[in-house]
Amino acid sequence: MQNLTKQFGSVRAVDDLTFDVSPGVVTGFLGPNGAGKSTTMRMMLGLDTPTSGGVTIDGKRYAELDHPLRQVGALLDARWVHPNRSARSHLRWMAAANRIPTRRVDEVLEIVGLTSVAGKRAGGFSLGMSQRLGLAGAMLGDPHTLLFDEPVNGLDPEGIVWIRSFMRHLAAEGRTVLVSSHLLTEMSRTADHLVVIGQGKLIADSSVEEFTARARSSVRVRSPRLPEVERALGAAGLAPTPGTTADGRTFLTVPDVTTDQVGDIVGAAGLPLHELVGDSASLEEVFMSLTAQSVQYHGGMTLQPGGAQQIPGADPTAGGPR
Ligand SMILES: Nc1ncnc2c1ncn2[C@@H]1O[C@H](COP(=O)(O)OP(=O)(O)OP(=O)(O)O)[C@@H](O)[C@H]1O
Repeated sequence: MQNLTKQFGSVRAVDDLTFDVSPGVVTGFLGPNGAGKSTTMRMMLGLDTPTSGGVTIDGKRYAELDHPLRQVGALLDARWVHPNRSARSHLRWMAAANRIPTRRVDEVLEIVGLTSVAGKRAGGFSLGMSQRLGLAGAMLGDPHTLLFDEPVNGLDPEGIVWIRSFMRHLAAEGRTVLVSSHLLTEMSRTADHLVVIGQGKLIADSSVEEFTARARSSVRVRSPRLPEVERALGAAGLAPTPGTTADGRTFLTVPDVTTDQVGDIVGAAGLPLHELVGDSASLEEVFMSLTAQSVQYHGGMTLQPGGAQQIPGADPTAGGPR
């Protein structure tokens, strides 16, 4: 993706985005609602025309691909299937339109676990089944590149776990997998790499570890030797604060630190740990904070709800366009 920009009237939905998506890993495409993720994906698929810049897949624009469905599979909106068609006839129709052998239909039904309901009307499918059918369609041409727009939205926990492992499996096969979401915690469980956008602009392009390490938020520590742990953390320049749980157990809250750092310090002091918890909500906070800063960066626009606080060390321009 090179300097990709899309203007809708006065709205700059995508603003000079440059990033690469690598094969063999799941890349999470993260941004709050309205950040421009769907528009970017639509431009990747030639469904929207960039105002400037462009996207290439294996060196070619989508429109130039010889067999698009065999090179790129996409799940944008799972509900576009004709409701009276069966899953199998919908896929057969797609296969025929793209000159893909009919036998591939039964293969993809098997891959997504829909074989037993292949003859049923797609209109009666649950959201989870519709998502699987959409994935079957995306897999029909056995493409090397896969784009999924918010694939876990509205799914039950079982469906979410299934989609996550499916995407990871595709990446492990060496495919290029780009998946969008507005939830950082969800993405941090699924993706290896993150591309984060806010107001159409690139905010971060980094590994999940690098990005979540920015969440220098508080860590909660319990230990049977808490006063010594408190001293060790204080000696390391941290500022632990003691607290007591509702059931009377004492703990320390350590701000501006990661669980890795606290674990290392306590371990180096030879002290036992009974609990070491990073506040996972802080991941969303760092994300909201970063995207809010991108909004501020544009000047005069509304801040994202709950995202106004500054996270130490979070530089909104870090990891910018390469
Ligand atoms: N066809 C269109 N015409 C005008 N404005 C549009 C159009 N499509 C998207 N936009 C605007 O572009 C911006 C980005 O929208 P987009 O759907 O790409 O964001 P998103 O990150 O995918 O968010 P969501 O998850 O809510 O769909 C929004 O301000 C949206 O209102």
